[in-house]
Amino acid sequence: MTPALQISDVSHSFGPVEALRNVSLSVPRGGFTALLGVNGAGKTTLFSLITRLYNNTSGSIAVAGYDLRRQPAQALARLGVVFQSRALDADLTVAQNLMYHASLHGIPRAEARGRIGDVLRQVDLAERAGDRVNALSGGQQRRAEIARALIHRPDLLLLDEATVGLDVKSRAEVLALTRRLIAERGVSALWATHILDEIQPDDGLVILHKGQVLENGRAGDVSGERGLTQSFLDLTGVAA
Ligand SMILES: Nc1ncnc2c1ncn2[C@@H]1O[C@H](COP(=O)(O)OP(=O)(O)OP(=O)(O)O)[C@@H](O)[C@H]1O
Repeated sequence: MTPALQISDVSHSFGPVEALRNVSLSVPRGGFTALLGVNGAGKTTLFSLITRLYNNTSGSIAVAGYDLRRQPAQALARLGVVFQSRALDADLTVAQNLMYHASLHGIPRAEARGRIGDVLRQVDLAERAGDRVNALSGGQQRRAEIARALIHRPDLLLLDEATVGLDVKSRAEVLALTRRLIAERGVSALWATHILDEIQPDDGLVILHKGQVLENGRAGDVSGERGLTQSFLDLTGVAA
């Protein structure tokens, strides 16, 4: 089956700073893949290229088989993104935000109403549809961001450090929700993180370090006998 995301030989520099060098990786359909790297590894730069925030001029990026340069509209339509920074308008209600994003995707209002009910139930926010975003807790806001990213029914969710700034309970809820969405909606997730505890042996794993992919495989196979923490330290040479 065509991978949810296929990246081949992508590089990106900011002037003299080489943020990504010859990055190749594959995210299979219907699974959870962690993009693991310390601060500055290049995770956000990679997401910015996949979402076309930055123009990619090297190698190739394909979302659900659609090449980002040749078929950008189709590729972007298959993609849902949860950014590090907030994408929702804090002064609007959750439902108003989702209606706005549905309209950006050209979804008719009547259909959007049904979809909003559906995604809010799935992220356990059905009761909060009429509340303003700034009345929600940090964890609820993250879940509303995920609902926004799902409204156009993408194949692949990109989540950039989705648990940053959340307390332990909310972190666990957002992670569990993402895993549940994969099981229930058949969506794939690329989960950028620097937190090793968020990764399970059966997850896909991409280790990005100083702009280069050091590993791309099943997490349990990458960690082997040494465990994930020791393997990560051995591979990257980062101090514990
Ligand atoms: N707009 C920019 N201008 C110049 N350099 C940049 C810019 N954005 C990122 N960089 C550099 O590119 C490298 C990769 O940064 P990037 O933000 O992609 O890493 P990251 O893994 O997402 O880190 P973090 O977890 O801190 O967000 C770093 O060396 C960073 O300083």
